[in-house]
Amino acid sequence: MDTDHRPQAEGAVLTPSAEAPPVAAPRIDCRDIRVFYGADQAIHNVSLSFPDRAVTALIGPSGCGKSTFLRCLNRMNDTIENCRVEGQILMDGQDINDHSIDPVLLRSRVGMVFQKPNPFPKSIYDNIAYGPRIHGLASSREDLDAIVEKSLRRAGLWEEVKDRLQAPGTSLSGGQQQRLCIARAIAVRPEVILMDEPCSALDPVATARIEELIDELRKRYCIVIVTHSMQQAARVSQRTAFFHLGNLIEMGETEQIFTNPREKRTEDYITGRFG
Ligand SMILES: Nc1ncnc2c1ncn2[C@@H]1O[C@H](COP(=O)(O)OP(=O)(O)OP(=O)(O)O)[C@@H](O)[C@H]1O
Repeated sequence: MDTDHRPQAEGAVLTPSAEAPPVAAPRIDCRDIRVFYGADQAIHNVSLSFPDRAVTALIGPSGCGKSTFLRCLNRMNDTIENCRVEGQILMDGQDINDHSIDPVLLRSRVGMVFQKPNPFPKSIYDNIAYGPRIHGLASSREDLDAIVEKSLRRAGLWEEVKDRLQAPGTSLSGGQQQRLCIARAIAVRPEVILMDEPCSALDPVATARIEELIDELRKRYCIVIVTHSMQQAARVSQRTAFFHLGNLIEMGETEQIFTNPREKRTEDYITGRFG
C-alpha cells in the first residue's frame, strides 16, 4: 500500500504551493463525462475544467478512475477496445471527440507522459526529432536541430546529453529517460501535458528533478498529473481534484483541499484513513 499520505512530510523538495489558482479561461473544459468499459461504468458524470499555466492534480484511491479520466483528455481511451466515453470535452470551444478531429493531431496538442519512461528505440536526437518530422514542424535540418535543443533545454536535459545525442535514448538513466519523454512531448508544441504517475518508477532524487521540471513547465503549459502521492500533489499542483469510485468528490485549490477539505471522504483520504 502507498503510505505516502501526508502533504507536509519531512524531506519535501518544494513547499506546498500557496498560490491562488489562475483565473484564466479553462484550456480544457469537461462536461458531464461518463466512461464505460463494456457494461461497467468507470466515470460518473464528471465535470471539471483545467486552466492554462497551472498544474492540476488528480488524486484518489486505486481504481477510482484517475487514469481513465486522464486518458479522456487526449482520446487515449479510443485505443481501448471496449471503452466508451460520453459527454463533452471542449478545447478552445471545440469538442475533441468530434468526428472532424484527428486524434493524432490532438495528441500532439495534448501530450502525454506515462508511468514508466518509454523512449523510442532510437537515438536521443531522434526521440525528440520524430514528432516534429511527422508533423512537418521543421523546414530544414537547422530548424530540427534547434527544436531538439530547445526541447531538451526545456526538459532540463540538454547539459547532460548534448555530447551524446546519437546515443540510444534507452542508454539514459530512468530519470533522464523520463525527462527525455517530457522533451519529446514538448517538441511538438503541445498546449497541454498529461502525466500519469510520472515519478512512480523513479528514485527520490530523480523524482525531485521531475517535480522541479513540472514547476518550471507550468509557466507555459496546462498540466494535469495523476499521482498516488499526497506529498507530490501538494508540492507540484495549484489545484487538486479528488476522485472516489468514479465520482469527482471535490475540486479546489490544493492548499484548501489539503488543509480544509469540504467533504468528509476527502479528509479521510488525505489523512490516510483509506486508500
Ligand atoms: N482496460 C480496461 N478494461 C476494463 N476495465 C478497466 C480498464 N481499465 C480500467 N478499468 C477499470 O476502471 C476503473 C478505473 O480504473 P483506473 O485505472 O482509471 O483507476 P485509477 O484511479 O487510475 O487506478 P490506479 O490508481 O490503481 O492506477 C477500475 O475499476 C478498473 O478496473
